[in-house]
Amino acid sequence: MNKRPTLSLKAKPAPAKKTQPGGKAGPRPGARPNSGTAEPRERKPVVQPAPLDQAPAPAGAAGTPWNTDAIRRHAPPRATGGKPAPAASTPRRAEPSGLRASHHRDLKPALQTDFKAALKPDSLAFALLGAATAVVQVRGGMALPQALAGVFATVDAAPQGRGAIQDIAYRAMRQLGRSDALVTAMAPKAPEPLVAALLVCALPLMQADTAGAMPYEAFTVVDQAVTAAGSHPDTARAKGMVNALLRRFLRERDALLATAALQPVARWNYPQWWIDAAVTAYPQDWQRILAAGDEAPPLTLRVNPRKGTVEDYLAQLADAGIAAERIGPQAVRLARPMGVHLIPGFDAGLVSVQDAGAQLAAPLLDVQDGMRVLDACAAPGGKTCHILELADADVTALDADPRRLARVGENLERLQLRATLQAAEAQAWTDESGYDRILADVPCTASGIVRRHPDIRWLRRKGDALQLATLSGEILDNLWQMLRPNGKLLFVTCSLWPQESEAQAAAFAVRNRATRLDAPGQLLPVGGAEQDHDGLFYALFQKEA
Ligand SMILES: C[S@@+](CC[C@H](N)C(=O)[O-])C[C@H]1O[C@@H](n2cnc3c(N)ncnc32)[C@H](O)[C@@H]1O
Repeated sequence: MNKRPTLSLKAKPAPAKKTQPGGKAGPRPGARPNSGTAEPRERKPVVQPAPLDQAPAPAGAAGTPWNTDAIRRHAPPRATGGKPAPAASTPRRAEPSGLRASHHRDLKPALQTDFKAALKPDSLAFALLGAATAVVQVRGGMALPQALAGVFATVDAAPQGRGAIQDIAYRAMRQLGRSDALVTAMAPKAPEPLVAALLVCALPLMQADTAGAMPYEAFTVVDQAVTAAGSHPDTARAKGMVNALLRRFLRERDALLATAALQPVARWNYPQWWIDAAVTAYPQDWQRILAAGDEAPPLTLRVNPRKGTVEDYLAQLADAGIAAERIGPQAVRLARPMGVHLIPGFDAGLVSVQDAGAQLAAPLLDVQDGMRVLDACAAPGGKTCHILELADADVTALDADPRRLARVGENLERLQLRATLQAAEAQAWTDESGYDRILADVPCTASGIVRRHPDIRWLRRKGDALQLATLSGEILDNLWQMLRPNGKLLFVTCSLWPQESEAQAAAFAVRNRATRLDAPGQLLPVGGAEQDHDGLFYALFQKEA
């Protein structure tokens, strides 16, 4: 007989939740998911910093209720990352990553609600169950940040516990292809969704990370995964199976991993269509690109020249005992990620969190004092703020999502900068006065920033790039009408797919007879000592005088 945990119908007081206008949770279609956010580095679970686009989850009250009802009610986003609203209102299913036929099942999250799991909030079992709950939501089509927000809204966990949940969930996304293949190889039949999620959260913790370190002692992971399974009505019956499967993995690890690695999805941890698209677009570099996307991202800062020099800031970090190095004109990479409010000078506007590649945009736009500038897809405002750090310009920051636009306001305020905020769709917005400079950081698949958002690869579909390219083409054509003679327009994506980037730029130039100026073009994602940036695309155009 299955022993059910304590049932409780008492709802936890609702904490502040981020929702879309209209009550939807998750990013607006076309939003780059939490662009510029830092994510806990591998190894030790740490608290996720919440820069620019991500506020820390509210701390809960005392106790450890685990009420999954609110998670179930947490509506999935219309799409993640940069996707226009799909026709159907149903959530997308995350890509099954190479499951054999007998292991396919409807991945619709179906979690038992209203009960208290008797788990200590600082235990690994608690973190595993929280992460697994988020993974089930991602399988159901929800972006991971929103899934985690749903979990954090329903559990009472200290920052350390939330950091651990987040760390485990991000690892699970990075290794989902391999973990699914391992579960498929070892499980006699497809496990229930939450059981499968628990397994794909536990398995990465039993393998050395990219730096060669074991995150946890393997037997501890087995023990805690079994405890987590036993604590939840949806998994309690599978406790023995979880135990047997994880122990078998320990015994046969090398052979199982070697067999799994024969499947591309398990070897690279991307859906097959994504691997195929990378091979087609980058026949020489696809392996390097895919591997870069599986790395944990660095926490890179942009030093605000209005507040000090990079040299001074590095000295300030050294005084605080924080290891860091300069990796760009204004870019400083921290050796270890940390919560943004712990970063020296962050709250006072000395620095912002921004990838080194994204820091190229504002200088490329070549804004001079007094110019009229339109940042047409501005939220959360990383590039808007950078432009204003470099010049006293008259900037309009426009975004279709009013809630995301509010983040631009918050960032301007922290940096003591001013811009006009405009909620509007860039493909329809008009301003007859015109602009000297226009930044079009258009909605895209975000395929170049998967190291920061490892869930994206499992949520996207093959046709997304083309669909988004249609929207961004309309945006570019409309913006071009507002560019003054001699003015410059910078087209940016965080995509790797040529349909959204180079092909779009080339077609735009022909359509509008735009002169193309020097710009980096496609930057492939890279992480290392010399260079470290996301995958981005830059094309710069000038209008005839
Ligand atoms: C790639 S993000 C922009 C990141 C931003 N430039 C930064 O550096 O922080 C794309 C933005 O486009 C917005 N967006 C999506 N569709 C849009 C549209 N039709 N018009 C204007 N903005 C749109 C999204 O809400 C999202 O904030």
